[in-house]
Amino acid sequence: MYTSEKAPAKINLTLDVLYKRSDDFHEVEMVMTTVDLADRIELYLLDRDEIMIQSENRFIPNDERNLAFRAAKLLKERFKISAGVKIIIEKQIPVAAGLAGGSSDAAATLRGLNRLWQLGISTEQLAALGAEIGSDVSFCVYNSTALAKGRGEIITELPAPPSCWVVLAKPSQGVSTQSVYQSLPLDKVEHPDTIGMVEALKNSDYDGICSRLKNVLELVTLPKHPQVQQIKQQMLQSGADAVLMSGSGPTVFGLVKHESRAVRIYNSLRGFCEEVYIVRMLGSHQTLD
Ligand SMILES: C[C@](O)(CO)[C@H](O)COP(=O)(O)OP(=O)(O)OC[C@H]1O[C@@H](n2ccc(N)nc2=O)[C@H](O)[C@@H]1O
Ligand SMILES: Nc1ncnc2c1ncn2[C@@H]1O[C@H](COP(=O)(O)OP(=O)(O)OP(=O)(O)O)[C@@H](O)[C@H]1O
Repeated sequence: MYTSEKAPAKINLTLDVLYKRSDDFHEVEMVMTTVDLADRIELYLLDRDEIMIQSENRFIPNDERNLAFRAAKLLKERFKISAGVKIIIEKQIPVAAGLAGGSSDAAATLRGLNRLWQLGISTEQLAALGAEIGSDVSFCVYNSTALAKGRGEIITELPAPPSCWVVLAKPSQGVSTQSVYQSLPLDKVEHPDTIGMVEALKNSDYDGICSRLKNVLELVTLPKHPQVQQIKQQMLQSGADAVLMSGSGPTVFGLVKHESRAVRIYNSLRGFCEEVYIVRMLGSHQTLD
């Protein structure tokens, strides 16, 4: 028996950090959505009691360190499943990019195994399980547009942004999420207008969304990685309506209404940035196929 799931990348439309908590995480408020750059997860039932990971991507681990492995292990233990599973990960999302690739693979594994092992778990329960794997996994379980609070696991779904094009550009350096959070000077943070962003989504107000893009983690990543700022400037000069770094970085995204403009930005970035993608915004429960 076999099933497959798509695991889309996320982008942060806002990312605010409120304070440092006693558990070493930060209290956040983030508006996030999904784009149609996606990994593909294939799940094959095994008779023997084993979790196997296969991927041709040499940057991701194929053992317990893989977040998809952890998702399968968590379900197996919690629901006392004796069968095993082979997980094949076709990676499209750049690794350590701020696009939640690993979290989305874990979430897709939870959704897929819920079906394959016929567990009947609700989306809310799956998202709660996801939070045990990582802060972004709950959002990725919903696979839509949402406000995320707490350390990222308290999810309120929102309407999808109006249809537009997204240009993604990833500088060659990877970024450690943990060190970005640890280096954030909390007294210097200028907070995003999270409530305004939520309203803009509810009103399908493209200009309102563009004017409110803000990520406080840029305060740490931009000075450390000058290429991130260069890409932002290049995207704006080439006609992006708005640009922002996603997550802890270093990937930058630019929003545009028309495909021709997206192509112009793409062409202007080729040459000084190796990984550039033109994708569509996804959103609430849109299918990826
Ligand atoms: C930057 C974002 O991707 C934005 O969506 C997330 O906040 C990070 O989500 P993630 O990569 O799933 O994060 P986790 O794997 O749970 O945590 C990695 C590390 O980031 C830091 N971390 C993460 C989330 C959070 N709310 N506060 C934190 O301080 C912690 O040091 C933690 O050890
Ligand atoms: N299935 C997976 N796909 C990608 N990376 C994985 C996976 N499982 C574990 N990892 C590890 O997780 C680390 C971060 O990878 P990931 O691509 O999820 O980062 P990210 O996009 O910055 O995440 P986030 O936006 O949630 O902070 C990498 O060092 C990688 O080795």
